[in-house]
Amino acid sequence: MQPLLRIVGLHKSFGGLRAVEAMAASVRQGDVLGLVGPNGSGKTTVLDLITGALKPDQGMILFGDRRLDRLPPHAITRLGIARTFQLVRIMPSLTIAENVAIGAMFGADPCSPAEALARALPLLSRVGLAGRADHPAARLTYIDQKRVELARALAARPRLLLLDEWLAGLNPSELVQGIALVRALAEDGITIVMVEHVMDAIRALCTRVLVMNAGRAVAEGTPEQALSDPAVIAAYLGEDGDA
Ligand SMILES: Nc1ncnc2c1ncn2[C@@H]1O[C@H](COP(=O)(O)OP(=O)(O)OP(=O)(O)O)[C@@H](O)[C@H]1O
Repeated sequence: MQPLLRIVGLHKSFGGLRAVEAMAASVRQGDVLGLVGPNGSGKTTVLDLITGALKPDQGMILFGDRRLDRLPPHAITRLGIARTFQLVRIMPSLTIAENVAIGAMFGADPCSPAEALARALPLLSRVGLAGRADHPAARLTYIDQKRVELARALAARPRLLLLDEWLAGLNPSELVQGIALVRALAEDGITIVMVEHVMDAIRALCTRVLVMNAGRAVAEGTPEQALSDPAVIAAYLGEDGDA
């Protein structure tokens, strides 16, 4: 079966810094792929390249048979790719529901503002914000802002959801709920790529794990295989991950 997402020979430098180098990856429909690796290893840059926020210096990103690396971000969203951000990006002057509605208006199945607000409501329940649709987004806690971002991404009706450390900073009971929520999204048929440092979540959720170090993919496999790979252990201990 053709992969849903295929990354081939991807390179991205910032000045002299090689943030992503010769990266290759395949994500199958139904995968929950964990993208892990030490700080600065290029994980967020890969998400930025998939979503069109950055353009690669070389390489190709295919979504089904569509080439993404030549498309602007809004066209990529329309194709069915949505994301959350490591540093949350909500619109503080809008209500919670309006923030989420924006995802519906500009997503894979665009609709009117009125319909978008109606679509937002069940998503607020899903992420744990039921009854708070009209609250100003500006006053939300950090965790609740993350919930808004996830609901906004889901409102875009993605086939591929990219989560950038969505579980980071949750307390233990929130983490249990967060893991259950991500699992439910996967069971609904959304393919997921998650950048995450919370290894319990990676083990609980991921069908596959891809480990990056210094811009390169250094290991791939089931969570058990990938996280026990000597190159991965070396990368996390700060040694030469290419060894
Ligand atoms: N816009 C940018 N301009 C210059 N350098 C950048 C830019 N974005 C990322 N970098 C650098 O590229 C490298 C990879 O960064 P990236 O954010 O992709 O890593 P990461 O694996 O997501 O890290 P973390 O786990 O800390 O979020 C880092 O050295 C980072 O400082």
